[in-house]
Amino acid sequence: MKFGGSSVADAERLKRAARRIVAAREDGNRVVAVLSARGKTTDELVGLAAEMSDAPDPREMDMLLSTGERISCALCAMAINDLGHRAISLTGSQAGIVTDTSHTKARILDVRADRIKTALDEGQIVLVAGFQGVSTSHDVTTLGRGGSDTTAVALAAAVDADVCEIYTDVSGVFSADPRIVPDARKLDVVSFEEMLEMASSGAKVLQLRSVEYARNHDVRIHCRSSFEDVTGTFVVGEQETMEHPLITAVTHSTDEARLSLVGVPDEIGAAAKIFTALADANCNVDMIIQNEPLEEGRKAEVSFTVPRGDLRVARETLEPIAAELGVDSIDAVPEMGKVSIVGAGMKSHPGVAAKVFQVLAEERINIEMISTSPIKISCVIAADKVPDAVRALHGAFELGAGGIQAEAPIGEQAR
Ligand SMILES: Nc1ncnc2c1ncn2[C@@H]1O[C@H](COP(=O)(O)OP(=O)(O)O)[C@@H](O)[C@H]1O
Ligand SMILES: N[C@@H](CC(=O)OP(=O)(O)O)C(=O)O
Repeated sequence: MKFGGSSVADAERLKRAARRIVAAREDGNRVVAVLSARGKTTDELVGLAAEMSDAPDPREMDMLLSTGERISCALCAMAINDLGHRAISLTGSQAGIVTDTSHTKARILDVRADRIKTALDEGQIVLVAGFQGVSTSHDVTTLGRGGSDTTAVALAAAVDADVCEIYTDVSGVFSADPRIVPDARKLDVVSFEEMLEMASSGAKVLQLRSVEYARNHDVRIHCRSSFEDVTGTFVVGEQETMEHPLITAVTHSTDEARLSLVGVPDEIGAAAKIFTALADANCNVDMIIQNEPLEEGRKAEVSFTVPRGDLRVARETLEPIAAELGVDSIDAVPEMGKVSIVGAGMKSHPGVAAKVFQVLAEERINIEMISTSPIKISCVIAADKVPDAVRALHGAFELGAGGIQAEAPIGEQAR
């Protein structure tokens, strides 16, 4: 059972989470619960670091950021003990979560769950601080924003749990962010394939890595409300998903930034140099566009997007490379957004991209970059146009609570 920041934001909510955990135990389950930091705690810790330094040391950042989750777990253990059950809180390190050494974005390498299993065998409820681990160099690491979801899925895999329940402030995964589209529809079941595309394009209800981990280890996720006891959304393997709508969801992100290298010499290896440097700096590059100059000797333009938080590092990384390659200039636009539509059914259905572009044109929204996968179409647009774009696409594809869903099996839609 994983409780997100909004589900443990204050004493009352934390006590509610404690009661929920105890109820699961009293139903005869052995329970491992992963808790996030309370409310906006992690943002506040990031703010404290910014007051100290423009470029905080990543190792020290992890020492700082990992504290929020420890507070939640210790407090929750106290509440559970008062309810007459025995609980033990553990840091990520104590819980055996071993990661690589990539501070602030570490990846889980191994979960040594012996201590958790022993505590469960002793009848205890185990509370694990989310979003953190210990590196192979014995330092505290964090797993990237939203990383408690990944902690939960990794522990579910390690203890061979029946299900990984992700408790949050909405009642499941919706056809769009319900905060932007009030008539968004709750989805009963989503395949890993679709959820991966949704998470990677901004549906922060589940962290991308948690979905990758769940797919790789075949962990069943049940994403549900921490405030009401109703069934939420199951994220499961393709074979368990019954319906294959043409479009499943509209997703968005407003924290993109675009970098353009203007005047890149048209020579073999230029792109490799640029993107290897960005990879070494751990910058998460999303969309990439490069045009091939039509005439001999002309220069190319390479544009790509990164999360806004990676912009400074990306720019600093590229400056020496650009000088070395003889690039004319680097242009940065920090306020970009992205809107995407996701649906396994679009694989075999022509005209979806055309409809997306038409809808955005009717809204007078300029598309700056486009990328596609077999089941996703993404458009980079101005960040302030994102809510209008999401609502327009959600309406045009009739995804709302009363909407029409095409339910032909994959591969059998009209071509
Ligand atoms: N397609 C979607 N379905 C459900 N929630 C979404 C979707 N897209 C974005 N969200 C947002 O994700 C939020 C939950 O994620 P998050 O704030 O990280 O929760 P937690 O603190 O529980 O981890 C919701 O409040 C909702 O606004
Ligand atoms: N507290 C961390 C980790 C996390 O997973 O949080 P949440 O479950 O509230 O998204 C963050 O804010 O990124």
